[in-house]
Amino acid sequence: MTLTLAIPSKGRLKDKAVAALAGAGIHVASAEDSRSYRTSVTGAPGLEVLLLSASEIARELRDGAIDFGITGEDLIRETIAEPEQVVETVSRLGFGHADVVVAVPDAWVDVETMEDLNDVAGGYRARHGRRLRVATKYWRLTQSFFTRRNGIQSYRIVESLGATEGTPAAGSADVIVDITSTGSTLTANHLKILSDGVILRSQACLIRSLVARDRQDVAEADALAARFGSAPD
Ligand SMILES: Nc1ncnc2c1ncn2[C@@H]1O[C@H](COP(=O)(O)OP(=O)(O)OP(=O)(O)O)[C@@H](O)[C@H]1O
Ligand SMILES: O=P(O)(O)OC[C@H]1O[C@H](OP(=O)(O)OP(=O)(O)O)[C@H](O)[C@@H]1O
Repeated sequence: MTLTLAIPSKGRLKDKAVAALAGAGIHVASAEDSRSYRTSVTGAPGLEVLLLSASEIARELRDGAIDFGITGEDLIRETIAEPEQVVETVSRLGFGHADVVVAVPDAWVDVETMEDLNDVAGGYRARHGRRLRVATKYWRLTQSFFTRRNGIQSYRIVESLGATEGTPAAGSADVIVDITSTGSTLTANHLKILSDGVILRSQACLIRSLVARDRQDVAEADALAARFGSAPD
């Protein structure tokens, strides 16, 4: 029986994901052609390691198409409606740290909290003739944080798949929800994080698909999971 584990094929998580597997005695080498998405694995007989994009890994875990994956918690929470029903966090891996935050223009001196933002959103249409626009690629996290956690009813999400921090200055949005690590992109774009505007503190995690259990050798998968620590915060 073969188990599948996917790691990011490129980008900031890839090398550290390979190192995290090595720490558990699983050694992954890329195929000779560095553009190939095939790997060879030693240290875990029967384990196939796939290279996929970080967001694709979240989708494949949701759909049960892979057994395990390493990706960011932000992508898991954005992609899967009820993650606790569908996946299990085997281990938080201690890299890929980034916060998903609500940020507004520095010039909004009276807006420091989500309550302040709610006040602004409430009167926005009357003052500007349209609802407050929030630029983000994190639709699910934004809706849940704005509407369910903070009771903000009047806003509109503007999808942004890149350069989100530039959208307020460009005039295509008023505020943003995006990922930040050093904070320098927010600063450079004259944006500030609301004091209670941290939606999620994300890091890379080893995630197990519960949906994949039906076709899995569960004992084998349990043994693989046990090679990684537990999932402390
Ligand atoms: N400074 C950062 N900016 C963006 N993402 C970061 C940062 N630091 C860590 N991450 C994490 O990296 C992951 C995204 O990785 P990466 O940028 O390699 O993928 P991507 O190219 O955006 O994804 P995909 O190829 O799937 O669209 C997310 O889980 C995110 O939380
Ligand atoms: O807080 P900071 O350290 O400034 O990092 C945050 C920025 O880094 C990422 O962009 P990146 O330029 O890496 O491109 P990406 O959006 O394609 O990931 C992310 O989308 C933010 O814009």
